[in-house]
Amino acid sequence: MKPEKVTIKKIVNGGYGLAHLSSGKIVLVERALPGEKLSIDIDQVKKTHCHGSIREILVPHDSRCLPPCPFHDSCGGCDFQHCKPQFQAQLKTTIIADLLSRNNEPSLRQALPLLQKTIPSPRTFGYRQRIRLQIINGEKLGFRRFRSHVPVEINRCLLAAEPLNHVLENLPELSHFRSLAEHSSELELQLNPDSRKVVAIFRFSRKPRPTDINNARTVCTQLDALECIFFSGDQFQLTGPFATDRNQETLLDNTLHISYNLNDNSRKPLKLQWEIGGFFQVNPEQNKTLINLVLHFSKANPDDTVLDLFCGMGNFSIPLGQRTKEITGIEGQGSAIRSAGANSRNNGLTNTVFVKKPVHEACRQLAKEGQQFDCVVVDPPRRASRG
Ligand SMILES: C[S@@+](CC[C@H](N)C(=O)[O-])C[C@H]1O[C@@H](n2cnc3c(N)ncnc32)[C@H](O)[C@@H]1O
Repeated sequence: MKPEKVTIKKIVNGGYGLAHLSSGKIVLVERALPGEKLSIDIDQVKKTHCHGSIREILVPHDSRCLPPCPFHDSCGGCDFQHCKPQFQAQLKTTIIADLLSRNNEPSLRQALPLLQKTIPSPRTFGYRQRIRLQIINGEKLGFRRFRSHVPVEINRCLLAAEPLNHVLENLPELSHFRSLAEHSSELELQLNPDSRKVVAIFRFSRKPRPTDINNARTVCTQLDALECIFFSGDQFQLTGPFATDRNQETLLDNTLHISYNLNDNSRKPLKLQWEIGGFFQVNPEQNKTLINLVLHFSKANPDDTVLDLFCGMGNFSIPLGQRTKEITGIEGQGSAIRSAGANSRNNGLTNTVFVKKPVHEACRQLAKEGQQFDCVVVDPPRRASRG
């Protein structure tokens, strides 16, 4: 197909630039910016629209920059590294505004004027405390390609905290890692905020055997930045931790901890823990801003009752519970509910109720019972399972 000249109208969900072809058909262009004039190749034609990629930038956006990551062209990890960080935040606001304004649900369309500006991360790079990597051919590590399931090898990620990068760079060199990688498709690296060391979770195709456990211990001995290794899989329960020596293993458990001094620092620091493999916001510094914002917008006061949907380990429920009469948290994952209960106890709360149920089911039940709340917090995953 011949290249086409287009002008990008706006950036839509997924990070694509939307433009019209000369035929009038919509084309979604990878890594474009609004207002840019581009020469594009059409890569895929669908019934309702096409997908295109940039052949030449004829008129660039003012905020376009050279992506600092050397893997940017092939790796699918980042959508907006081709523009300056301040503009990335603006783009995210416009994408959400676009989704709200076109939503079929009238109450969501009406919520548009309430939309606030996106607050950029305090750090542009090095902020992620967790990365999930593909294991390639039993020996290399990488992410998926842009909009594809095909993996691409990387040995550094600009977004990841430095200890994660140290492990990412050095792990594939170790022969005992490769013995583990043979039985594994995915590796999660998670930073322990207390020790600043890395916890690795191998997604294993079968139950780990004694040789795998010995290999895991050897890998920890050879790589000081690695605190311990766990094995997860469909056929067995989370197994670990395995560390340099057995004494150390007895000191570790399957939880990670963080504490925050929130804006109204008259209170004791908020203490949170979560289980390995459970959800914790990827950017711990930005999470503090997020919790402060939830407290600010909820206008929490001591007589209020609050419903926290998709509450996870109580990231918002616990600080809200400290400031309100009662909080009910709904969450589908058992490990998160266990952590929410532990977080409630560790922060001295007695006014929290955590329910393990799919949110849709729990909401139907609450409505049937005629329960009412002064405030509802909703923090769904990118794709909520209907459960
Ligand atoms: C984006 S996380 C937010 C967790 C928490 N609010 C936080 O800030 O840490 C979304 C949570 O929703 C849970 N979840 C996903 N689908 C669900 C469903 N259908 N019903 C209940 N919980 C669900 C996930 O297990 C996850 O803990």
